[in-house]
Amino acid sequence: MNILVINAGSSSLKYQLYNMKTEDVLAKGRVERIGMDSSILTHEVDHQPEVREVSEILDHTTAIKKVLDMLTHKKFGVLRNIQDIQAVGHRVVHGGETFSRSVLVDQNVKLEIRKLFDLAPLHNPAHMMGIAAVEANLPDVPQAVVFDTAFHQTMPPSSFMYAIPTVLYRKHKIRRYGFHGTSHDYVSKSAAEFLERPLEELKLITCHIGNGASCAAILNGKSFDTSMGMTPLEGLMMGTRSGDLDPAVVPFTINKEELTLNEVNSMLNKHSGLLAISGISSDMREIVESMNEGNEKAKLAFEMYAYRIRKYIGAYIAAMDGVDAIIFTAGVGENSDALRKEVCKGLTFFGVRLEEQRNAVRSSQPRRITTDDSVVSVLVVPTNEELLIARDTYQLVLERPADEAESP
Ligand SMILES: Nc1ncnc2c1ncn2[C@@H]1O[C@H](COP(=O)(O)OP(=O)(O)O)[C@@H](O)[C@H]1O
Ligand SMILES: CC(=O)OP(=O)(O)O
Ligand SMILES: [Mg+2]
Repeated sequence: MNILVINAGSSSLKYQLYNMKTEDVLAKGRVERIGMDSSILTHEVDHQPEVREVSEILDHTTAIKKVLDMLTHKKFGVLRNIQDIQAVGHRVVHGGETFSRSVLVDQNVKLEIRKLFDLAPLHNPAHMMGIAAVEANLPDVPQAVVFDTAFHQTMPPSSFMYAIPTVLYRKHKIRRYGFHGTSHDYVSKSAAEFLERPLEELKLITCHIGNGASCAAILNGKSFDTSMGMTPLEGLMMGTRSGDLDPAVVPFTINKEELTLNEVNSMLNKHSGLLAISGISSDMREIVESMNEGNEKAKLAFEMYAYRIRKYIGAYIAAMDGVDAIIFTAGVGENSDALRKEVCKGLTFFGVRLEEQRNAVRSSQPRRITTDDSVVSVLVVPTNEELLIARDTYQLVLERPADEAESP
């Protein structure tokens, strides 16, 4: 079975085509600048150079059409025709309290995702456009949705409630949801396999440090707490997001700077984090480079970023009354040995002993970066959100009742 995995954003759409028999990625790519004057489609087939096509792609339906054209292209394609795609899996950022697992798309699921637009105004409407675009282009193909929030639905109320009037939870479902669940789920399972121990017996702290970043405390295989909140703004300092701050900063800034709520929201989401403190970039590679050249602002940004991760690790050790392993994953977590070293240097009290040479190794495999006698293991485990989406989609399609399978 071939499964197309889609991560639709408001102006972009990333895709990967899987052959589920082998779990090989047959092709992958992205469409950027949807709805703008010159959109770019970048397409990559295993070991082949990238194909870039610039044209006008006004909406998601056209974007999907272009992707399907590329997948069946005479020269760059990998499929004979689009009927060779048997299912589509979508990443959906917010599933609220409605979804604690992945589901097949039907009218009711679409309605529920729509109800959650308020909780994720930047993400969920874009995902719905992706679902509608697939319906328009592949009307007979079953679709599944895999939620970033689902894995965290096991958190107890003491982790997910905010200490504000409970009427706000009852009326508007204001609470911590947490995100990157697909990744926290995937790497915690991978880590247990690597450690050759049952996941149900482990206390793990997973640090998904990419463009967006979050930590999770995973107790006996279940999410117990996580740093992102009602939206992906809370918690760690990120590329362009502030992470935790005193909520009083918001009204104060609005008054002093005569800004609107929308402007402050945009400031906290798009103009804060590494970018704001360094004044250089939101990209950790550039921060480390500038820091090594002696740039003090880059150094401060780097130190703040690492310090926040270390504080969350400390908090989650207390939350779980111990930890067996700490896991780094995603773009920064997998690739920046400098960041991992900075985080771990404050964890010696807990028995973390980093092994510098192991930390410097580059590999796409899970690996240990602490000494053999370190009380707590620190691992680098590459994440693969798309593969988990493909696996969930595959499972759901296989489990479909026969009558539904005939007429999706
Ligand atoms: N070698 C590296 N060293 C440090 N940071 C890196 C390196 N490679 C990638 N990154 C960081 O990874 C980030 C992207 O992470 P990723 O998990 O791909 O994010 P997302 O999926 O949210 O776009 C980039 O912003 C970049 O800062
Ligand atoms: C939820 C979230 O922050 O996602 P991303 O890391 O893709 O921005
Ligand atoms: Mg990501």
